Amino acid sequence: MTKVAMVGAGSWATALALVLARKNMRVVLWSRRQELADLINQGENSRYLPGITLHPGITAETDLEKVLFDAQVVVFAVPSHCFRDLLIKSWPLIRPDATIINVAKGLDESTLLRLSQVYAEEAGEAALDRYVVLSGPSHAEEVGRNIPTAVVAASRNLATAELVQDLFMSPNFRVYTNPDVVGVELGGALKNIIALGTGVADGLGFGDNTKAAMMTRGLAEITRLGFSMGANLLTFAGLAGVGDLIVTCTSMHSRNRRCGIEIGKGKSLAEAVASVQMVVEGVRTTKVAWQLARRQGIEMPITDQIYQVLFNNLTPREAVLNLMSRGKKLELEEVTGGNISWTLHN
Ligand SMILES: NC(=O)c1ccc[n+]([C@@H]2O[C@H](COP(=O)([O-])OP(=O)(O)OC[C@H]3O[C@@H](n4cnc5c(N)ncnc54)[C@H](O)[C@@H]3O)[C@@H](O)[C@H]2O)c1
Ligand SMILES: O=P(O)(O)OC[C@H](O)CO
Repeated sequence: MTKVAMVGAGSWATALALVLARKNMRVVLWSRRQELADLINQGENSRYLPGITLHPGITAETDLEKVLFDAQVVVFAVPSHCFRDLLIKSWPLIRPDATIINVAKGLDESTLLRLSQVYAEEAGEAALDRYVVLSGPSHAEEVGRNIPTAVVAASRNLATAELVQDLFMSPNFRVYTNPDVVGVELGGALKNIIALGTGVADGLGFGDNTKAAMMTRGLAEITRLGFSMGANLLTFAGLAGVGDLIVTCTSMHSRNRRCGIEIGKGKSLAEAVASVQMVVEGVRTTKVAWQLARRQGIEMPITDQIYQVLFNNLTPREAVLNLMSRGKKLELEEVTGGNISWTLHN
């Protein structure tokens, strides 16, 4: 029987454990706190995924060594800011042939690196052959309830991506493969910034037009940055791009969107984050993306305004005014960053 170790015991770790346990795999979750491990072992993660009865194939432990011992697959399901530390602690305890999956949607705040780059720094470049990023439109609350969902497994090694595809593929959890690790990582991380923004717009009482504009123009700037960093443009039209952007910007399950709504209604950043009670990845990601945009020489006006609201006391209404009063633009040129001849498009 395949043993899967989950480093993390939050909402996403628990939902993914359910997908695998429903396929008769043994899943052991690592939790920092004994109280959370106890809840999971009693059959419900009432702190992070309330109302869903867990499968008997799922157990939890606080001893990392026991969790990782002899696991053929290790899933890192913790917020991005603790990935490096937990990888360093886990690596000596992981089987040398284990497949490593990372499901975090964020970037490394201190180095601006993508998480696969952090992994390569700590585990070695060769270990990227057994590393997969699992991403796409997938709220834990819905996966936990076995609602049809489609995601993407990205790896530089097709065989490893296919192994993870086979591992998770089930009647209500469909997995596509994609070789574009850069695009899948950036799509998953950067959409959280736009979800904060659409949340702010909702909190201000704006309508569907505003949300659609922000999502579309948000995707344009995500694509621009991603392309400049080596991503495939098509990835942003896929599950890890527009798919995840849609689900995060429109759902009340989204922690990023809910945080944005509270900011739009007038709460401070600290108050809004505290009200969500789970990780709000987009806050740190906004800081990283703001710096990446400068480094890459890419215009990211929405990210810039959200950054000013989160960290420089700009009011949400001023941010909207700033965005709406930018200079006139040609839409296609805004996406490609190049010169587009008008006549070519008539
Ligand atoms: N929840 C979802 O629907 C969902 C879906 C796809 C991807 N993700 C991504 O998965 C990652 C994890 O999110 P989540 O939703 O499970 O978060 P969560 O807030 O539900 O749980 C986070 C878990 O990490 C633990 N944790 C927090 N800080 C820690 C630290 N310093 N050291 C060790 N453990 C720590 C918490 O105790 C908790 O068990 C995030 O990057 C998120 O973007 C989440
Ligand atoms: O709750 P959020 O905002 O972290 O979003 C969860 C997932 O990333 C949606 O795919």
